[in-house]
Amino acid sequence: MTKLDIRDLVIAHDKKTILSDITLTDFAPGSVIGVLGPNGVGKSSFLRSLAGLAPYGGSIAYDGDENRKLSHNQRARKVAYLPQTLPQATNLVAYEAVISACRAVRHDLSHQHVENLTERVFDRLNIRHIAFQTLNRMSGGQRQMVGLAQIIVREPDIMLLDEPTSALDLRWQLGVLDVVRTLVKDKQGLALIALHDINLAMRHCDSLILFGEGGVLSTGTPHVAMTPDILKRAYQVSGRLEICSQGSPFVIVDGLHHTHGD
Ligand SMILES: Nc1ncnc2c1ncn2[C@@H]1O[C@H](COP(=O)(O)OP(=O)(O)OP(=O)(O)O)[C@@H](O)[C@H]1O
Repeated sequence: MTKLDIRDLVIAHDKKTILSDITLTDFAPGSVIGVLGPNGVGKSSFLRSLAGLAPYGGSIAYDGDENRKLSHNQRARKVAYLPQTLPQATNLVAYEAVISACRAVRHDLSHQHVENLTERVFDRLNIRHIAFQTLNRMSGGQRQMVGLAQIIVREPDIMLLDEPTSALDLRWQLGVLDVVRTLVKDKQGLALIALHDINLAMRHCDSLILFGEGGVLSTGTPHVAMTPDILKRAYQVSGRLEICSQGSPFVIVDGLHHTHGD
């Protein structure tokens, strides 16, 4: 289990501040956290800073150690990041791609152990049927599943997933989020997942971080963090929060919110 503490975080590109004043310290172990907000607000930049791939001001600490001071290997043992882009369509077969991703980080494990973990992840994600297919002969969704397998096989405490379900149909979206949830619970780790599908996030995340222009608009359980007012402020849409027959909140969007003449 790794503890994450974010204090007074500032993220900027080319001297232009994108997000500032972000303090988030109560990440409950074992939880899946949805990172939401409109296009260009800074969700990817936020995850990239957490992954140690982009500079930041303020502090991001893993188990009390400042992220920017960790070596690549120290960080890679705790944290795994899945970028928004799909894995390259190379002529590697999926099995090799996943084994290499694990070996690159888990120098501590024997070849046999890495192979066992790899077998397990193909079963977990239900993708055994593409294990010996080359990436350049896969669909976008299949490549996205391989990208996820490359992360999950490393058994990180913290997963940073940037729109991991963008190329997946409904069944695979649910499958992926179920696997992530189970792993996070078993390890008492964390998953921070940038998502555009608000209802998918409301249904599958324990809590949300909702970014608006310049910073955090709201945080908390989906029930608390997402309100009609927040929808308006974050996305400029009018919408309602309803409760489904199984008791989960969901959003119905009625239309664009027009500020004039309201
Ligand atoms: N490498 C970069 N250099 C300069 N500006 C950048 C860079 N990466 C992102 N930006 C800018 O930072 C802002 C935030 O981008 P980011 O990709 O983090 O947003 P996002 O919330 O993930 O967007 P989306 O939902 O569209 O994926 C945008 O205005 C973008 O143009």
